[in-house]
Amino acid sequence: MVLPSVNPTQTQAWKKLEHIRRERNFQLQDLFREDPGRAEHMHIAWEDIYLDYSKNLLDQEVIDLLMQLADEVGLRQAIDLQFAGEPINETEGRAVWHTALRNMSSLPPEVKATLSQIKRFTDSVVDGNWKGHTGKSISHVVNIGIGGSDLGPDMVVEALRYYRNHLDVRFVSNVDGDHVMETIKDLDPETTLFIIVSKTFTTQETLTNARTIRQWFLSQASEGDIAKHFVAVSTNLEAVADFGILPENTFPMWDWVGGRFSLWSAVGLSIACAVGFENFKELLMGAHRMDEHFKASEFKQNVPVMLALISVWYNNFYGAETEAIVPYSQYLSKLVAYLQQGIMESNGKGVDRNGEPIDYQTGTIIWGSTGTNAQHAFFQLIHQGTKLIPTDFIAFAKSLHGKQDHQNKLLANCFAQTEALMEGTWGSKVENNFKQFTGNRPTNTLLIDELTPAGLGELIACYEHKLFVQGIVWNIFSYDQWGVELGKKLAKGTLSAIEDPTLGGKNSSTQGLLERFRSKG
Ligand SMILES: O=P(O)(O)OC[C@H]1O[C@](O)(CO)[C@@H](O)[C@@H]1O
Repeated sequence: MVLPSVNPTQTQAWKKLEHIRRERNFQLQDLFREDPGRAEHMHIAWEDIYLDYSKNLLDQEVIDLLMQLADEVGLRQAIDLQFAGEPINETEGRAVWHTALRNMSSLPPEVKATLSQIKRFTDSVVDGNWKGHTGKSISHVVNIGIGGSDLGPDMVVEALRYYRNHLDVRFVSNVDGDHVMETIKDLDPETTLFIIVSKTFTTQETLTNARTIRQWFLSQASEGDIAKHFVAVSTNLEAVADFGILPENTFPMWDWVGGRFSLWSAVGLSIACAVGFENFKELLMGAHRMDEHFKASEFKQNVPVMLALISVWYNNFYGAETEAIVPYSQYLSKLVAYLQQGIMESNGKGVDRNGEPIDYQTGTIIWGSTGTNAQHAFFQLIHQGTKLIPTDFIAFAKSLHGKQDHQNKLLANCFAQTEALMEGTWGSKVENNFKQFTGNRPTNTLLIDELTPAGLGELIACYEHKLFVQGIVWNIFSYDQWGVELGKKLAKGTLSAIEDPTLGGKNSSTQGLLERFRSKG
């Protein structure tokens, strides 16, 4: 079964939405005055998540039409196909089944076996039973990977810092040798474990870094010691074996799990090391709860569907190019970088599911950082700049360290910002235009009870489903990433030109850069 292919601009709902956008000028201040109970019917309360979407430039008619749009493009059928493991990643002929990794009650046999392998391995590392080549326990773990083999685990390990054990878990991703050397310079090879994560085991950055680290390790140990200090996560078992890693220290991945959706698999080994297997399992179970919500709830009560369609409204009818995400928790300082890959690698496409160029907007540009820091950095532009920037505010009701006085201030800022963006100085006298805030700037607020492993799983899965819904609406394939291939290919030729001065650059610009680099590098 293939995904339905519908040009969204040809649907009834799209045409009506265009008409509304032309005819009406939504003013949030008025909408709240006309309907003081607006937030009472423009929110979704599901488990420990409360989504307030009342501060958006829309009314019930727009919501109804967005829901109709979802129906007209066949969203329900698309969800069913994804969860059934159908090969909806058509350009690569693969299923998109990361949801199967977290459905504990019916895990595919190979996933169940791998989860047990993850548990056995991480328990032994955390308990100190896994010994290095001189008989010492492991104190440091380094994840070597990039993109989906780095961003997810790195983000989660940071987000769950509160739940971490004694292990020092680090990440090295960039082929920048300084990044590698800074990461390992204070490490003791006797007590360090390296996890090489690469779905393909061909990625230049990861293999270069892994070889450099292997060399560093061998300067203080022997080949036979590698087995006790290097493990791998990959689909390419042959290349892993060639690297010298034993089959029993190799964790499988499957081609039906995309790199940017893989933290739920053995790619999350570093997470399970950092917070222990039980917390890793909680993360998976939280994500599964969100899967169930996404699959079963009617669209109007469905958190990811609502977020996705509201974002389509701004992207396609208001011409908003970007979307900010501002988590009010320092633990989530790496969330935006993670979501950038998830969302922009997935939906940065200009060809539809029939292979035809698209004449409407697709993937939004995602950016942001943590509040309140962001308030002192780029909020000026969101409040008074000329661009429309719909923003998601994410906050937690409880402080993990019991610093509720701080939490009160943190959340006061969060709520006040959404209010300021909505109200502006509307209706009040200001001295001059410099001090005027137009308001009418849209936001969503996701208020979550507490930052637990399960709550984090829910949040991540929520954004995964949001991007899926948007890909379905835009009639694109969200699960391939051909757009990263050309640069990779050219880099190989450019490296040859750098290493062999008899070879020239492809054009005068590259040639000039090569010459300057050769003379200074
Ligand atoms: O896990 P691998 O195969 O090393 O790939 C790493 C990353 O490279 C990409 O293929 C493209 O940059 C990502 O999708 C992926 O997460």
